Amino acid sequence: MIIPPNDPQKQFVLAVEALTVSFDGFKAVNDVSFYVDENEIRVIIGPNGAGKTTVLDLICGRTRATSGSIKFRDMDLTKMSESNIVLAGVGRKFQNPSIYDDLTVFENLEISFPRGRSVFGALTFRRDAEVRRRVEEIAETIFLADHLDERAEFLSHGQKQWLEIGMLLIQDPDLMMLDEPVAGMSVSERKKTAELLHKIIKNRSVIVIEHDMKFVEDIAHRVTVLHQGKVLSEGSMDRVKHDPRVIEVYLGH
Ligand SMILES: Nc1ncnc2c1ncn2[C@@H]1O[C@H](COP(=O)(O)OP(=O)(O)OP(=O)(O)O)[C@@H](O)[C@H]1O
Repeated sequence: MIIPPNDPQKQFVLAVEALTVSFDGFKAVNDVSFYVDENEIRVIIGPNGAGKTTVLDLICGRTRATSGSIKFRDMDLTKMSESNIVLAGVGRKFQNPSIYDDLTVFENLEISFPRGRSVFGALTFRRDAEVRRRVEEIAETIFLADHLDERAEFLSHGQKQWLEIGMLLIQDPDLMMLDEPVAGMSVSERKKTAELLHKIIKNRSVIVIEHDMKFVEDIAHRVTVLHQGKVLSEGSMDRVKHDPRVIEVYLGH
């Protein structure tokens, strides 16, 4: 069941309505609607092939919708290019970290800073100081303050995932989307990642795709369950995990 907005005037960060995409007649996403609030962590769960990744692909403009709308504040993302969607404030982290192994943690964050390398000659000094301050602030947030000079290739798998989250954070997106951020992480890294998400939510909204139900319980404000391209259930984790339809197609397996 989709929770429709009670107040039609209410402004959501993201309003996805009747979103559909067909690949050669196969509807991978079929009439999906959901609404994400300010400062909300929304988790999308569902069996393999349910359409979760495709929904994120549609939001970030990598895949074009066949029909439906995706409103991000007052912009319709279905009409925008992938790069303009990023500029509008939507950041996406893919499943595999795409960091630069031969650069240090500092450099990875630095190159992700918008206009990180100054072209304004005389202003360079000030700009550099600002970049350094921001890089250090983000490194602290992602538990890598003591690793700034370490080459990224020597980080643990979990630290690489955090670095990539940091590379998104430094761009200060209003909506951040993470695809299975704790896959392959140790239990303690998962706990810290949950902590990290609760920290960064203060200024933004986050959509996470995840299969680890313990982690979902730790982070989700609301959960949307997809099944065969459709919304099967939606609500708090507690409500969703007791929904017999969700148990039948997903959680019971
Ligand atoms: N570009 C494409 N062309 C054709 N079919 C596609 C394309 N992208 C996705 N699909 C199909 O759409 C369906 C949904 O895929 P999607 O990757 O979104 O599922 P998912 O819920 O993310 O699954 P998983 O948990 O395994 O990552 C699958 O059947 C997939 O094969």
